[in-house]
Parts: sequence; C-alpha cells; structure tokens
Amino acid sequence: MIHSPERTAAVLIETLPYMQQFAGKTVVIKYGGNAMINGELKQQVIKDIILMKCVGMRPVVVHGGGPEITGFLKQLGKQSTFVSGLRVTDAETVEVAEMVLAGKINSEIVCLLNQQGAKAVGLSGKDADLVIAEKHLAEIYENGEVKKADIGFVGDVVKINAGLLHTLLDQDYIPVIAPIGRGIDNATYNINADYVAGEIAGALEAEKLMLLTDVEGIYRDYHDKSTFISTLTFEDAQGMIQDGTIDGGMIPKVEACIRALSGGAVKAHIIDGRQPHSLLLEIFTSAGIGTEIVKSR
Ligand SMILES: Nc1ncnc2c1ncn2[C@@H]1O[C@H](COP(=O)(O)OP(=O)(O)O)[C@@H](O)[C@H]1O
Ligand SMILES: CC(=O)N[C@@H](CCC(=O)OP(=O)(O)O)C(=O)O
Repeated sequence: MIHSPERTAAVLIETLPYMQQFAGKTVVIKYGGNAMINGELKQQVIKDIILMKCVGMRPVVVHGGGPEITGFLKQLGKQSTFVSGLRVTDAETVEVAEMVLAGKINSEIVCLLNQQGAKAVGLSGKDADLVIAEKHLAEIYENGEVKKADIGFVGDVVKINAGLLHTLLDQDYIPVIAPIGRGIDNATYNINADYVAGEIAGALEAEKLMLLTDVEGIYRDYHDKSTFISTLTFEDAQGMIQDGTIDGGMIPKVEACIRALSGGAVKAHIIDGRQPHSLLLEIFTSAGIGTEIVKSR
C-alpha cells in the first residue's frame, strides 16, 4: 500500500500519543491459533512485536501450539481429548507437549524474531524455575453443579519468577516462553498457554495482556456474530462460563484475563489473530479491537 507523504506523516503522528503512553510499558502477548499457522500472518505478528520493541515497549511472548501437539500425537496413534479447553495429558502426552512446545515451536519463534533484528531469548517454564506448577483439577459444570476431574499432567501456575523476566527485559531481550512448568512435586506439567500468559501479565503488572485467537472476540451467542461483546466484566464472564455460553478454548482465555487483572495487569484483551496486524491495531488506535475484559463496569 502506497500513501502520499502527507498521509504517511499523518498516520505516524496519529500513533504518537500511543507511543508516548506505552514507552517503557510491559505488554504480554499470547501467540497462537491461525496467526501461528498461516505464514503471512506469522510474519506480520513478528513484525508487530519488533515494532513494539522499537518504540520502547517491553514485549513478552508466551506461545501455544495445541494443534501441533495434536498432530504429533496423531502420528503416534493417540487421539486428543479436551476437558473445559484443556488437553487430557498422560505421561506420554506431556513428553510430546514438551518436545513440541519447548523444543520445536519455541526455537522457531525465537529464530523468526532474531532474523528481524530482535534479541529474543527462548525459555520454558523450567528455566530458572520461571513457572512453578501444581496439578490442575478440571472443573466441569453440569446442571448448575461443579465437578472436579483429574486430567493428568495438566498444571496450574503456582509461582512465576518475575525477577528473571525483569532482568531480561531490562537488558532489552524479548522473552519467548513455552507453557511447560516444573511441578512442586518435580513432575513436568503441560499448562495452557493462556493461563501462563495471564499469570505472567499479573506477576509483571503488565500494561496489557493480549491473547490472540481465531475469532473476533467473545460472542453472547457464538453462532450469531451480531452478538459480539466489546467489553465484558468478570461477573458476566463467570456467569457465561457457568451457563456454557463461553465454552471450550475460550474458557482458559477468559480465566487468564481475570487472573492477569487480579494479579496487577492493567488491561486484558482477547483479539483476532486472523486480522492482519491486530496487535498494532489494538495498541495504536483509539477504538481498539476484540473483547476487553474488565473488573467491573
Ligand atoms: N462465547 C464464545 N465466543 C467466542 N468464541 C467461543 C465462545 N465460546 C467458545 N468459543 C470457542 O473458543 C474458540 C477459541 O479457543 P481456541 O480455539 O482454543 O483458541 P486458540 O487456538 O486461538 O488458542 C473459538 O474459536 C470458539 O470456537
Ligand atoms: C493443558 C493444555 O491444554 N495445554 C496446551 C498447551 C499448548 C496451548 O495452550 O496451545 P494453544 O494456545 O495453541 O491452545 C495443549 O496441550 O494444547
């Protein structure tokens, strides 16, 4: 796209207040979904992160990789099962998850960022005890009642080593984090990447948590796109999880936003990773995009 010089200057000036507002601020990005699979979108997300860094922001990247784990498990003849958006994870599955997330995807993202001139550092939650975990018991809502279920080596975050991330950010590195944690029982835990991003955003008191996904945001009725919600309170979100309006992979996202804000993050957004440069649009425009989760109205 070629603009006149005047238009180019006007666009740059429009972004000035946002650059001033966000300079020096920490932004946690959960990178996953289509934006990680589609080559063109991938390059755009990488460029957006580099741009954020270049204008003085402190980006932290937490990545997913659910579809790739499912693909590897399939090659091994294993079907994947999810409960409330979380993968049922037996001993073999947690090994595959660690291999795919920490071994493959993490180094790919680090490499793409570094090719574009960043200083990205790949970490799993095991590095310097970045993410300490404990066994998660899944919550299943049935007829207004909550039931707990053991789904294997699935972790909840107990503690984040925020000091390590501050050290890296202070030295201009971009931390890129795979959602694998060391358990307090020393087992390896597979943790949903949204939860890791939410806890990290809270621990760092980030200015923003941005969760990229494959939908525009949250709908009151998922089958009716006119029911899109641009702002959702904790209370409404919890009600919508309990009555099943928010389901599957959207549950960890909403809960991650709630944890981030409860922990000290300033803002939390679920945004459409299919939209080119969605990260920049969220940060550098007044309207923003996607669904923002807020404590109260
Ligand atoms: N109320 C809702 N609004 C929007 N999406 C919803 C809702 N309830 C469930 N979903 C589902 O959640 C999905 C997002 O979760 P997921 O596929 O795990 O995301 P990702 O792979 O991007 O991490 C959507 O594609 C949609 O199918
Ligand atoms: C416990 C659990 O569900 N862990 C996730 C970790 C990866 C992830 O979160 O990837 P996405 O963000 O692409 O879904 C999984 O095994 O798929």
